[in-house]
Amino acid sequence: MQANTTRGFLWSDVETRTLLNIWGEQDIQTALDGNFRNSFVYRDVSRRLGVMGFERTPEQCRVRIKSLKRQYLLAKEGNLRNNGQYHKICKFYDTMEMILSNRPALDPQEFIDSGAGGEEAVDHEGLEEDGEDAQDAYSESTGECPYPAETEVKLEYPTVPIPIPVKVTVGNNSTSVRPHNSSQSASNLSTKTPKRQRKRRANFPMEKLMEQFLEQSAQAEDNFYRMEEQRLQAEDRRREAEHARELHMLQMLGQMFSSISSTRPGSAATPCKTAPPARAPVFSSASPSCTQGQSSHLRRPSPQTDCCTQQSQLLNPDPQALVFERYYSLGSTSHRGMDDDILSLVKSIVPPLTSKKHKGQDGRIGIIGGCQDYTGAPYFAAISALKVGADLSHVFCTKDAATVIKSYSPELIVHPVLDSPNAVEEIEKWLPRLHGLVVGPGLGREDVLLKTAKEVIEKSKARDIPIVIDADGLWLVTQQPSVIQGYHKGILTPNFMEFTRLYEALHHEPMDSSDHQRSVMQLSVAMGNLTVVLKGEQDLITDGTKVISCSIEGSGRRCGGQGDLLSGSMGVLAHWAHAASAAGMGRSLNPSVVAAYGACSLTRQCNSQAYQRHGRSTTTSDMIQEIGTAFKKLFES
Ligand SMILES: NC(=O)C1=CN([C@@H]2O[C@H](COP(=O)(O)OP(=O)(O)OC[C@H]3O[C@@H](n4cnc5c(N)ncnc54)[C@H](O)[C@@H]3O)[C@@H](O)[C@H]2O)[C@@H](O)CC1
Ligand SMILES: Nc1ncnc2c1ncn2[C@@H]1O[C@H](COP(=O)(O)OP(=O)(O)OP(=O)(O)O)[C@@H](O)[C@H]1O
Repeated sequence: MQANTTRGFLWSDVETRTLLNIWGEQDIQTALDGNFRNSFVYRDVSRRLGVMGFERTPEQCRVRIKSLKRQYLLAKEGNLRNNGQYHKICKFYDTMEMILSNRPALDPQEFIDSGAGGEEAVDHEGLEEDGEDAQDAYSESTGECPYPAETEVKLEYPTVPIPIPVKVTVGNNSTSVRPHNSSQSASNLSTKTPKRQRKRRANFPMEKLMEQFLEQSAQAEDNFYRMEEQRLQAEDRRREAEHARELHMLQMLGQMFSSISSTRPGSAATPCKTAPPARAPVFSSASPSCTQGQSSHLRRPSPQTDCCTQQSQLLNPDPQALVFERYYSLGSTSHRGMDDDILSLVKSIVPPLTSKKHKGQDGRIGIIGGCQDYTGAPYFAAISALKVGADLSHVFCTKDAATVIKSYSPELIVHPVLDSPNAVEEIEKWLPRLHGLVVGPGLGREDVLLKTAKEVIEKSKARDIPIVIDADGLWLVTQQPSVIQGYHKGILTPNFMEFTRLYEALHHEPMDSSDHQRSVMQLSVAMGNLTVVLKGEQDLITDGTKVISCSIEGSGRRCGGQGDLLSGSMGVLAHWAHAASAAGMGRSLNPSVVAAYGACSLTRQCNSQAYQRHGRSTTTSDMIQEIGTAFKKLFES
């Protein structure tokens, strides 16, 4: 039973009956009889009530009893017993009658007029009587409660109409006018007690005011808590945003630190396990999920995870994940902000250079392409992969293309196997050592070569190797989309012509060339959410969920082979991105999308830089010369 702190307010029937039982007990009545100071008696009543489970103060008990006595006397005085109306005035009439009939007679007039309870005089030390009349009458009106106090209480008023004064203001004078029916009602109650009528008229607005006051207090309290909650939520949001911003800044600092340390002679020789990480002290605590030991549970720990395990020791994955998520939450961010965000993701996948690594750990990339007609394309792709940061670059080409390609560059490992009878077996031997595959540059469209390419793709998929498909590889996909459909580590890089062919082959209808974004999204979805890069004035990248545009400034120069630079560098970045993802970084973003964006921005930057030097005479070889500085500018600054 809850304590009721309002004097005489909302007494339940059960509570009132319990009070009357206690109050009616012989010792209580005897103690009250003739005692001027009764506060100690009501203290006892209150205590006994408490034992019965009702928490009321002595003052509340006294006021309630006084109120009940008034009701009783009113009913008795109005001689309502004979017509059965007495219960409406005094619900506990019978109990009161039983108790009071054993006591000396009360003087009703004295009780009503004085507001003090006859034989129960007030102890002026403990229980103040000042202003009590109005509140007692209030209790009198509201005290009858048909339900236990825990349930919602419906206030019951005596059915006797109570006159309601209406305030009329005329000029500066205000007078109270009694409504017509009110005056009639008043005469029903008693013609002998004008003073009491005056009191009742005064009590009704008081009661209303009290109700209004309580309602308003409750509302004000509600509002206060609601506002407080909103304030706390806003504070939380602000703190989270601040935290994310700080992490972002720290990450950028880490990248800067890393690039500084990697350019300083000797600084790259920081031992991974014993010295602070090369990236930055801010990421010094490697996540348990990214430790060397735990990387063994990854699906294909070797060779794919060679660089990821290094990274996982150096990067705490959580800040990365935060940044990835943040990028996706940026619906209305400016283009520049979006570019910055995704560039920072690309930065985060670039493995640090340390003296602890052995050759091959940062990537061994294979190019499937190169035939009699096209020797430049596989070369561009393979050399770009090397210059971006792969440790080894293999070219699997036809026999007659091999010597030519070798002559372009001693850095490349060239396998003249593509047109041999056991081409697939020859290439398959190398697959366990490869981290990424680029299929198509200079491949040509001969059926036998396309068949070999198809089987190599199948075998690479089984090994979970990231595969970039470009140029004639896309011709193959156009004939047989299922070769790569739904492979989550697959990326298609069509130019507009290649895209159109592919789109129409899949959708069996002409492409709507007015909405490239829609078309590229549709193609990605049709290919099982494969990452698709539609190259052009803006490179559009999607995995079927969202289209990201890369429009870093290039130049107006469109020389052949730029797409090969793009696909070769994408092969390396795809490996890094998936390795980072497997190590727990950037789990919420498709690593292929990150890699694609990285490669597009790099190609465009190379184009821009080469054009600044060579203008109209810019060639892809000139662009390849720019890879080192462009990479540094974009991803290591
Ligand atoms: N030096 C080399 O050895 C090079 C060889 N390449 C290889 O050549 C083979 C054929 O590639 P292609 O790109 O020529 O064949 P495609 O069949 O893809 O292109 C056909 C034609 O489409 C045109 N085209 C491209 N983009 C266009 C656009 N947005 N709007 C309108 N027309 C557009 C081009 O002019 C091209 O001649 C591939 O194996 C490729 O790798 C190219 O990579 C270029 C360099
Ligand atoms: N109009 C353009 N403006 C700026 N950059 C462009 C434009 N078109 C293409 N590029 C850049 O050149 C890159 C290669 O695209 P391109 O259309 O030349 O590919 P491709 O035709 O397959 O090349 P390749 O000659 O190697 O076969 C794209 O990723 C893009 O960054």
